[in-house]
Amino acid sequence: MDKFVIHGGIPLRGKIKISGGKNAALPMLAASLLTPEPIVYHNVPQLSDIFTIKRLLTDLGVIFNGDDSLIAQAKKIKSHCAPYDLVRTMRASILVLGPLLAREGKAYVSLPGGCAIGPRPVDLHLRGLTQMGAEITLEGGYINARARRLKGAEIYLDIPTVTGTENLMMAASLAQGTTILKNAAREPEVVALAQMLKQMGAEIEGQGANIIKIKGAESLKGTKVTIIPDRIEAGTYMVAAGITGGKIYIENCCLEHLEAVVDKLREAGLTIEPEGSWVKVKAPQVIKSTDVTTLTYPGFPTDMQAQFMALMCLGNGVSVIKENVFENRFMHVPELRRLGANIKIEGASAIVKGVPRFTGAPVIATDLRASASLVLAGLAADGVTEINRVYHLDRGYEQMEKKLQALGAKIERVKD
Ligand SMILES: CC(=O)N[C@H]1[C@@H](OP(=O)(O)OP(=O)(O)OC[C@H]2O[C@@H](n3ccc(=O)[nH]c3=O)[C@H](O)[C@@H]2O)O[C@H](CO)[C@@H](O)[C@@H]1O
Ligand SMILES: C=C(OP(=O)(O)O)C(=O)O
Repeated sequence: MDKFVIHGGIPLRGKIKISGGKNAALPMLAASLLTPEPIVYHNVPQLSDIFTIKRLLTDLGVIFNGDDSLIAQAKKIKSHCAPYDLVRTMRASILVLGPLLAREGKAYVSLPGGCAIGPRPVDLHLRGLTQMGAEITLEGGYINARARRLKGAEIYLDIPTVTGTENLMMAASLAQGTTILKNAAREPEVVALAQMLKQMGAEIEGQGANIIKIKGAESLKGTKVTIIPDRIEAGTYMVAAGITGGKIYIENCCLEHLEAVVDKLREAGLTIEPEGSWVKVKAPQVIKSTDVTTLTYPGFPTDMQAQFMALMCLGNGVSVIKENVFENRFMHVPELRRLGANIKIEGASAIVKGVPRFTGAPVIATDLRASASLVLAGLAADGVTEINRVYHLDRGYEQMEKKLQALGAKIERVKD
């Protein structure tokens, strides 16, 4: 397993380009199952999660050509099974359920199961599909779903689940009649998928609001799409500038998608300003301790909580960070403590008392954003930090060490 070795304490300076979003690309690639016609994708990030979904989709019958510009075509579906081996490495594999069921009337998809950040059930995906007429049974750890043709339905989501909204939007795009999703997710990635499905021939209204109306089509056609920038990657590099006392320029960054994050980083003292097509990010003299609560979009994203916590560890006072979206998303805390942080957990809140500095140490993390927070702490730390299990980072950060090296960081990938 590869690791990162970081010699910390260097203020980052220079320019960085943000990649296409992982969470935007995954559902948009799954949507290739909905049509026999080709789909052209631009700005596809080269991440292990993308390689995993391409592998899964290839097994299902999609033929791919290209890398960051990619053509996908599912002329014929040749399998209906998403096996446990792939689903367990990437929960987003559940995104093939809606499209397969809508196009083929059957799908056999491994249940994703829990993961490091919480139990993460998919009951709302299944309930929505059942309301659209699917018969679903759970057998040996698999979701066995059947339907003649899915029918439009009025579906209330107890929680505005992101992949649940995406799965149901894709299914509804090929269903007979109109589906109304109430309490739908409003994330920019949901809006991007809705836009793509509209280009393919579905009639969709309300994306970006909490009621989405989808009128299904008899068949969908091919289209061309560009994957929107990864807002979490952009937010992570903003923190990298702030935590190291640096100044960087970010390209391909959509500030509109980052309002809550930018707001909180400004409250913490960072300067964040658009400059032409770039965004300038400058560290403050003093990092101000700031409270934050994670929420669904447009609230502060849970996927930025760990990184923001790393910054708050060096704040000038006490910050309370409340995690509202996932039940168990504080795995970075014991590892940040190993680097010298002063953090106490009380239920869903972390009370972070600022310390003057981190000190390098070997650390390990069990999920993507926890690992990112350790990289950030390591960049700011005195001495050497070793981040183990870099494969978590490779799921969601394209060429992280190369991008950081270009900003002057001393970070190396060491192959084991
Ligand atoms: C590939 C992708 O886009 N992943 C993102 C997506 O994950 P994902 O779509 O899995 O997250 P959800 O929005 O579904 O989860 C939100 C909450 O709802 C709960 N829930 C969800 C579905 C369900 O059927 N039942 C249920 O109880 C979950 O356990 C969690 O507590 O949104 C999360 C929340 O912004 C992000 O952290 C992930 O990066
Ligand atoms: C939790 C995340 O991803 P996933 O839903 O793919 O596990 C994430 O991107 O932080």
